[in-house]
Amino acid sequence: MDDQSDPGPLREGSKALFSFGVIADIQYADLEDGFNFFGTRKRYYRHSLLHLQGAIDDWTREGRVPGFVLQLGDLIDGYNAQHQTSEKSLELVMNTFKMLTVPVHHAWGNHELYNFSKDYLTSSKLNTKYLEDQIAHHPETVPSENYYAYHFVPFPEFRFILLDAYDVSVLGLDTCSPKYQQCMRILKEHNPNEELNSPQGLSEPQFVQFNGGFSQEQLSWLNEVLTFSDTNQEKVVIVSHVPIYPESSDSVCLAWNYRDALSVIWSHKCVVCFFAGHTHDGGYAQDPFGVHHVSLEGVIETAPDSQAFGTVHVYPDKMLLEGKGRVPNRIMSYK
Ligand SMILES: Nc1ccn([C@@H]2O[C@H](COP(=O)(O)OP(=O)(O)OC[C@H](O)CO)[C@@H](O)[C@H]2O)c(=O)n1
Repeated sequence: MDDQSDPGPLREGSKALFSFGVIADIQYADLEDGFNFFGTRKRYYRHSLLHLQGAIDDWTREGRVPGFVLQLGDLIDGYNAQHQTSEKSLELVMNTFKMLTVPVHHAWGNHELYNFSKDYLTSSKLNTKYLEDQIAHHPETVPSENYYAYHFVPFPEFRFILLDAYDVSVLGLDTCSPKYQQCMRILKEHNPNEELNSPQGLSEPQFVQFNGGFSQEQLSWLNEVLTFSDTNQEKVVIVSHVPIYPESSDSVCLAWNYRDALSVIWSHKCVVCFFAGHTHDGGYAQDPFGVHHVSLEGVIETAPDSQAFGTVHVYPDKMLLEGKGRVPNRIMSYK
């Protein structure tokens, strides 16, 4: 991973146009601490809620309130499903978010789909599509109901696009549905392992069950929105639970068809930044087209004496990520 060294304290003379908060992989559960699959990283299931409260305390300080917050997915851990605590944990975490007076945009990750079906999520408080902005007289920029994605403009000429990285996935679907069968076929074509979460021996290790991808329908919609943004000299920030740029992520955590997403993005000049979660160690790289790919460090693997969230200050020529705890500061100039 092209992890640039922390530029140190961020100093900027002029006032930002606007700011927004970012946080990823809270994975709350009312459980004792545990470990990741390999036993190499501790997971702090209960403390993750206190980390969220700490972030919200920071985002509610006078003079520091961002315009909105991006929650990058995996809000509650999959273990809640096994303990029948999914609704209770979701309610607790969503009540914590209520301390914020600004909109929170929720991306959906694999842990949302361990706890809830896509149909349940669509009618839940985790569906923040009602916060979308529509572009008048451009029907091609209206997302379909077949995936969870939308775009919004928090400040003139800055468009944010939230993508559904589990649009093509075996998670959260009725196993009898044609879509499940089709996604399972794709997964098995790329992953012959009996354990479909295992990347062992794969030339494309991202083809595991805990990842997903983007349908052609969603990518065509993305292409239409980016075409509009190019024409109107907008800058675009894309948000997804799953990263798409190999240098910014563990190779096992990339979207199945990350190359397809990159080729759409690289055929436009408007995209400046791509925010993701999922790869809990975090990562960062700028791609050859100048797009900054930030994979945010996950709250769930953050020790109680640290933190993991950030506030992004947006300027006409750059974004400054002001990281807290494990999240490093970054200066991200536009190409
Ligand atoms: N090599 C692996 C890795 C994982 N699994 C199993 O897959 C499921 C999901 O893994 P988990 O680590 O819980 O997923 P997260 O979204 O929390 O984290 C993603 C990255 O790992 C973070 O860097 C789970 O059932 C694992 O046991 C597996 O079988 N083989």
